[in-house]
Amino acid sequence: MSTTVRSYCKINLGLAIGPSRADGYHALTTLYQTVAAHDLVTVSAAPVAGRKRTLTLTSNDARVPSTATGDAERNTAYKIVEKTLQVTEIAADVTIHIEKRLPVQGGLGAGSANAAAALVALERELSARPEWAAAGLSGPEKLLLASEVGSDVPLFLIGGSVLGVGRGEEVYPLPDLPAMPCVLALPEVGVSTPQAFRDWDALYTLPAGPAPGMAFYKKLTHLQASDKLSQLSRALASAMCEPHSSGVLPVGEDLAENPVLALVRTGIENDFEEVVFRQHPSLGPIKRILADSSSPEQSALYAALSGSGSALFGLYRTEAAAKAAEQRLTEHGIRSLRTETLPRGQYWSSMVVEQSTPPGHKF
Ligand SMILES: C[C@](O)(CO)[C@H](O)COP(=O)(O)OP(=O)(O)OC[C@H]1O[C@@H](n2ccc(N)nc2=O)[C@H](O)[C@@H]1O
Ligand SMILES: Nc1ncnc2c1ncn2[C@@H]1O[C@H](COP(=O)(O)OP(=O)(O)OP(=O)(O)O)[C@@H](O)[C@H]1O
Repeated sequence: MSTTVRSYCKINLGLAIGPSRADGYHALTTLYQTVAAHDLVTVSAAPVAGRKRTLTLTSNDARVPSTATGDAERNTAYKIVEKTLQVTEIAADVTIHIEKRLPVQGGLGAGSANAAAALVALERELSARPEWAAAGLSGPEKLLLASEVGSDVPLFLIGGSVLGVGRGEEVYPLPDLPAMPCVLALPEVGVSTPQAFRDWDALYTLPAGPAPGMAFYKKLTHLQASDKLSQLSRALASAMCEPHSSGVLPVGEDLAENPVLALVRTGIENDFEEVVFRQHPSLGPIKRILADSSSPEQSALYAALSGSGSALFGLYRTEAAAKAAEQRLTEHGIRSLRTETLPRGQYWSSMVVEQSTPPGHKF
C-alpha cells in the first residue's frame, strides 16, 4: 500500500513577536493561512514480524535530511511517523518519500507541513489494515505530537485561516478568509528561523551592565512586547468580525473580500521584516515589487515577508493582477510561484492524491 498527499504550505498574515520565554522560545501571535502550493509526501506501511520497525526516508532534494544523507532522524516527517508508531505500539516497515517543490528555509513552513502530511498519509495507511484500524490517535493527541515536532506543525492539522498563539503551536481555526490569488516570491537566500529570533533579541534586548553606545539599542520591555501580541489579537478579532458588525462598508468594497480588506486596514505587520530585511537587504525591494504596480487596480492588497522568510508573498484582487506581479518578478530575475490561498474545506478535500493497494490485497 502507499498513500500520496499534498503537503500544502502557509503564509503569515501578520506576525507579532513577544517576549522570549524560559524554554528558549518566543511568545508570538500570528494569523496562518494555508496556500495551494505544495510538496508531495508518500507513505507506505507494511506489517513486520516481531516488534522491530524500520523507517526509511527518501527525497528528490539533497537538502532534505534523509536516509541517504544519514540524518533522517532530523526530518520532521520522520520524527512524527516515529512518534506515532511508538505511541500506537505498531510494528511496521514504513517508507516516506518527500518530493520537494517548495523552498527549504523559505518561511513557508514547508518542512513543518511535510510532518503533518506524513501523519495524514500514515493514518490512511494504518486505517486500511484491519489489524491496525483501531490504533488511531485522537485529534488532541495528534495536535500534541505535532507540537512536539515543531511550532508550525499543528496549524497544518487545521488548515485554512488559523490563529496561532503560544509559541505558534497553540492553534485555533478561524472563519475562512475567501480564496485569493497569491504570488510567492522565492529568493535564492535561505533564512534560519532560530537566527532570525536571535537577531530580534539582539535588536531589542539591552546588554547586561552599563555599555557605551546604548543609544544604538532599542529596548522592548516585557510589557511592551506582550502588548504587541494583544494589539495583533485585537486587530484580527475585529477584522474577522467586521462583516457581521455594525460597521458600515466603504462604498464600492466587496463584502466577500471584506475580512481581508479589514485586516489590511488594521495595519497588520510581520515583525521579522525589521531584522530579516537588515540581514538580507535584497528582500525589502522584492516586497515593493510585489506590492506596487503602475496601475492601482493591479497593486497587491497586501504584501509581506512570510514567517522568518526568505519567501515573500502578495495577495491580489484578480488573477490579472497576480499575473502582472509574477511578470514584474520575472523581469527582476526573481523566481516566483503563482498560487492561491486555500480555505479549510478545500485544504482537506484536495489533500489526498492517491492511495494504492498491492495486487491481491483484501481490506
Ligand atoms: C517563524 C515561524 O515560521 C512563524 O510561522 C515559526 O514560528 C517557526 O516555527 P518552526 O520552524 O516550526 O520552529 P521550531 O522548529 O518550533 O523552532 C525552531 C527554533 O526557532 C526558535 N523559535 C521558534 C518558535 C518560537 N515561537 N520562538 C522561537 O524562538 C527557537 O530557537 C527554536 O529552537
Ligand atoms: N521535511 C523537511 N523538509 C525540509 N527541511 C527539513 C525537513 N525536516 C527538517 N528539515 C530541516 O529544517 C530546516 C528548515 O526547513 P523548512 O523548509 O522547514 O524551513 P522553513 O520553510 O523556513 O520553515 P518555517 O516556516 O517553519 O521556519 C532545513 O534546513 C532542514 O535542514
